[in-house]
Amino acid sequence: MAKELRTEKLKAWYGNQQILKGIDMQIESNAITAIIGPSGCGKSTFVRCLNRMHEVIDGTRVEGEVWFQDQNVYASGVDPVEIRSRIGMVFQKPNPFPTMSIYDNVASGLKLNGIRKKSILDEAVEKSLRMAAIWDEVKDRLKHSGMGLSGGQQQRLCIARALAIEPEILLMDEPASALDPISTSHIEDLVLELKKQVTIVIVTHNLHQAARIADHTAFFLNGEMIEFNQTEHMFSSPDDHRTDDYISGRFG
Ligand SMILES: Nc1ncnc2c1ncn2[C@@H]1O[C@H](COP(=O)(O)OP(=O)(O)OP(=O)(O)O)[C@@H](O)[C@H]1O
Repeated sequence: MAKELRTEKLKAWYGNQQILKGIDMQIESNAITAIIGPSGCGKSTFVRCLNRMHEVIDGTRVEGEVWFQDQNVYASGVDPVEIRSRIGMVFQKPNPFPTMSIYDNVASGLKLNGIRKKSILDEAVEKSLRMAAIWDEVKDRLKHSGMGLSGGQQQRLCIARALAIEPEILLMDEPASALDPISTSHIEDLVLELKKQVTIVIVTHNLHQAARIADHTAFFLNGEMIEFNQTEHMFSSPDDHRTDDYISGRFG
């Protein structure tokens, strides 16, 4: 299987507190990889290290390697801004740019990259909104504020915004945890559809969600990766007793 992203002995700190204790993981292309584990085990920190978002917080440190195809994203001379445009991110709480229209939210990244031609922007905005399965709901109000949308629509708008700059990988940090069950199911359908075009890494608290959508699942505990397996295998007969305890609700 093609490996898009690989971490080697990845360690991360906030100040003196070590959060990740040496994670080795291989993430397959055009697949969904879920990260599960109890609160505080380092799931968000891990995904934020993949696209160099961890370092935007003062006092943080990373050791080890993240290989994106044949490039170590932590090598000297690598531009973190370029990495973040190729490895996009969607956060837990929908965060449309509040002063911008729906259209401008999606076009913003392209405009930052210097694209000005209206026909190109129009096409990219429509394509991204379609990919995020929200085009039909917003096509008649593209000039309205994104803040007027429901939570689930806002999250799909944020996914469209992330997709507009055509990332190769999309990191999703609990993208549905602030949403109701119907919006959650829209997001899950969307993620399943998107994996044809983008490699997806998704952090989730929701074990059923991981079981429903992920091809592979990683179980984290106290900053270590206890198990990484095919999702079906992990949820039916996990190799490690700690995974078994977690997925059967004995802790966490
Ligand atoms: N900005 C920060 N400054 C200091 N410590 C932090 C910061 N963000 C997270 N931490 C600490 O790092 C540890 C791991 O946090 P992280 O958010 O990666 O865990 P998580 O598994 O994603 O948790 P959750 O499921 O609750 O979101 C926790 O102990 C948390 O308190």
